Amino acid sequence: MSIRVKICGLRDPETAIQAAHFGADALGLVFYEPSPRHLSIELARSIALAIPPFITRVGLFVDAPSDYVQSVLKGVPLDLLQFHGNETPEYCSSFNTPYIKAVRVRPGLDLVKYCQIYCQARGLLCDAYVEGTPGGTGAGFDWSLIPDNLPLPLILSGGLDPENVATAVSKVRPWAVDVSSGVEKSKGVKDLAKIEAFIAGAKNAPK
Ligand SMILES: O=C(O)c1ccccc1NCC(=O)[C@H](O)[C@H](O)COP(=O)(O)O
Repeated sequence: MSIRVKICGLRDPETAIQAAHFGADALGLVFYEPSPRHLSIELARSIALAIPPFITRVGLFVDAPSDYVQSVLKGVPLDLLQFHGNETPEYCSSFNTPYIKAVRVRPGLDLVKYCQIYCQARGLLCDAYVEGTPGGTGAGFDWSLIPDNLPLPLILSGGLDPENVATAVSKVRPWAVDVSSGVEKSKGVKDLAKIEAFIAGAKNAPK
């Protein structure tokens, strides 16, 4: 089975198109104002419309008011929502749009139970826990905290980069990998060479 790759935090149409050409399967657009990757609805719309077909356009939110998510969905063509905060399962299911749920992995957290609670989610994105910052931190975590019998497709993220992604794919065998900081030259600024190397590293990882 070929690994899927999501590149998160795109901020211009040209980089999104390049990432698609390098083989990205999904591209993430951030709607969380404190993030350096936050987009206006207008800019997000121009990026989403530039993305070629058969690539999943993911809108990322952190504990956003429902009205805001609705207004983004009205203005931006999105295929999938990513909820990266403490959203309830009822909230996540209320937008008539498929979603994935992110969780910040910590010792003691029962990930199987978490999947059962978010059973309507299309996948579980496992990210690092960093106090005070919900995501996109560049921090990794101990992959052995992820059980083998996760009931949802696993999207592995947190501190991945072109150097460690092949090891991550070979060791953890996730459904997909997700990256933001590891393919940037500075906070919020993507690096095309790193995006290309990351996708190649993930897709060519030893089986
Ligand atoms: O990207 C952000 O700025 C962000 C802000 C708040 C919540 C989530 C955010 N990103 C979510 C992602 O899907 C990232 O790719 C994931 O957290 C991994 O980030 P990184 O460790 O920087 O690769």
